[in-house]
Amino acid sequence: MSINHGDEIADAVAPQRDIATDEGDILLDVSDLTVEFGGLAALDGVSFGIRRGEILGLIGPNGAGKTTCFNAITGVYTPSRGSVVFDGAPLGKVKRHQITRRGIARTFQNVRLWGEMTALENVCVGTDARHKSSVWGAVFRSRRFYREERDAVDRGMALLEFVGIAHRAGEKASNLPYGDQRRLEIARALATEPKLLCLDEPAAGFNPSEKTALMSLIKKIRDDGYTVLLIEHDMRLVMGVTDRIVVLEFGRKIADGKPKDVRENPAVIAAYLGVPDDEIA
Ligand SMILES: Nc1ncnc2c1ncn2[C@@H]1O[C@H](COP(=O)(O)OP(=O)(O)OP(=O)(O)O)[C@@H](O)[C@H]1O
Repeated sequence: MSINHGDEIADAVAPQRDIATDEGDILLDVSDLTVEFGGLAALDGVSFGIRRGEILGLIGPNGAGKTTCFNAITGVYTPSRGSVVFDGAPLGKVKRHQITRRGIARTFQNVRLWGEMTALENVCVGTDARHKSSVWGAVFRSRRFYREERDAVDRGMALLEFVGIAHRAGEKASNLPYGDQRRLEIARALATEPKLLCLDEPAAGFNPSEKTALMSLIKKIRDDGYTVLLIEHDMRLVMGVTDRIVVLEFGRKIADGKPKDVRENPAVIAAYLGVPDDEIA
């Protein structure tokens, strides 16, 4: 398939959504979320909401509880207290593998791809999560099965184009440069057509120009109708790309607001004292 037109790519990437960038109602509501490890609270009574169509940054110094929060939202940890309501229904004891079907996709701090598969195959695996064909449909090669296969390849190519690595479609994932692997992870997460895309430190290991390019991609993803939760150490990146920021310190929320307000918040400045300027700038 050759897609040259930006709008066509956007349509193929976001087929199920109205492409609207206005912030809407609450998509994810985290309330009093508490996660304990051996009696110590890694996350302590944290509450915040994410609105449809926004990029929410979750920041905080090392060990603040960001990843724990992410893991509690995405079903990796069971909270000891509190609730997570997603798209109007509690996530409660939803199992990890059911999270994707509920509409949450994530990337990880460390790249996790199927190294022996091509870039396109990695993305098509993501679209499989949406397939309706039964196992028997696959075994007997039903018409729906073939249609879904073809759609998956078309959409996979559109997604690779969207994240800027279509020219690498046939290459083994493990042979891709690190930055392209990170982009591929994002494409694979988008392939599941998530209502919420969670990115865990997507700029880790990037140089400044790669970070700038990543910021543009994250904005483009939001402009395509997605809602994004972004955990990131790089403060410049977070300030430049998010609509709102939640700040954690020692497992508690210490601030929640627009980037410019958070940047001037004395509690946030104190929490980041000792952090090199280039990370805060
Ligand atoms: N599986 C675990 N078992 C025990 N303690 C844990 C576990 N996961 C996290 N912790 C502890 O919980 C606290 C919060 O850790 P978490 O990884 O959520 O912080 P973070 O803000 O993501 O940090 P970083 O920016 O360094 O990734 C830390 O004190 C950490 O040691």
